[in-house]
Amino acid sequence: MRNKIVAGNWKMNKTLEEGKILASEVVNMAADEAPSDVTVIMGTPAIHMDAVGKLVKDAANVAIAAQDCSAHEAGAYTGEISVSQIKSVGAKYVILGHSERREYHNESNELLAAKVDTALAADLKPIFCCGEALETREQGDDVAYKFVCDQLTASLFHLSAEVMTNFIIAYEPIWAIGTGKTASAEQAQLMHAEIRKHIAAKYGQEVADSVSILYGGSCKPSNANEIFAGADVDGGLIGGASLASRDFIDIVKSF
Ligand SMILES: O=C(CO)COP(=O)(O)O
Repeated sequence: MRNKIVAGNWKMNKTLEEGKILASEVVNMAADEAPSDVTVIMGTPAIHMDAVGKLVKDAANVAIAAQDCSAHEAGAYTGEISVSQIKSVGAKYVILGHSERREYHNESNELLAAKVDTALAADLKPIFCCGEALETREQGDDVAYKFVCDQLTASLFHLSAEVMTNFIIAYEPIWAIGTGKTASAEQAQLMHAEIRKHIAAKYGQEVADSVSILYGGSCKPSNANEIFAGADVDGGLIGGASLASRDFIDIVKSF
């Protein structure tokens, strides 16, 4: 059975003090309310990870993620953060390939393949993001499916079947991020099914069935239940709604 995951991506929000309050609330609420089969992840700003890592250390079902990592292991890379630094503050996951990193930091499929390898070598689990822009979607659903599958081929398909087993992918249509415009539950499910089919064609059905595919893009308590009902939707990557503990935990409870 696949892992169910709800991950928050705080992006560049919250001061350290605000972040610690939010994280404490999430840990407490998750202990009382989160279904036991859902992994809750908080993708915090790098500067918060040490403090938030300590807050989640004893939580059975809450973990932290970095929002990016360097493709390099260590050395003279000013401003970059290495996988061993991320591991050293207790993070188990790293969000890679978010459309904002692709767009504003020119991250290519090739660079992301290198980051995936660096993360995996350090035993850090990638949450690998993919998704199409509005202009791609407007060219038709099949064009969007191909665009997303090509992103996955380019950055992930050098991996072995063993590594791909239980991998985590997040589908985030760019036109739905922070816009209030969600993909419909049907649009999300159709894309997730295409992604799984694409993985199955390369790695076989058993591996494809083990991959958790999360949806991200204006996911909130009022629509999470419908979106998560999709047979190939295994959770969410949540931006804005992960900044309020009540909303975030209500999404966690939406399976
Ligand atoms: O980009 C996202 C998560 O990584 C989605 O952001 P929103 O939930 O704010 O649309």
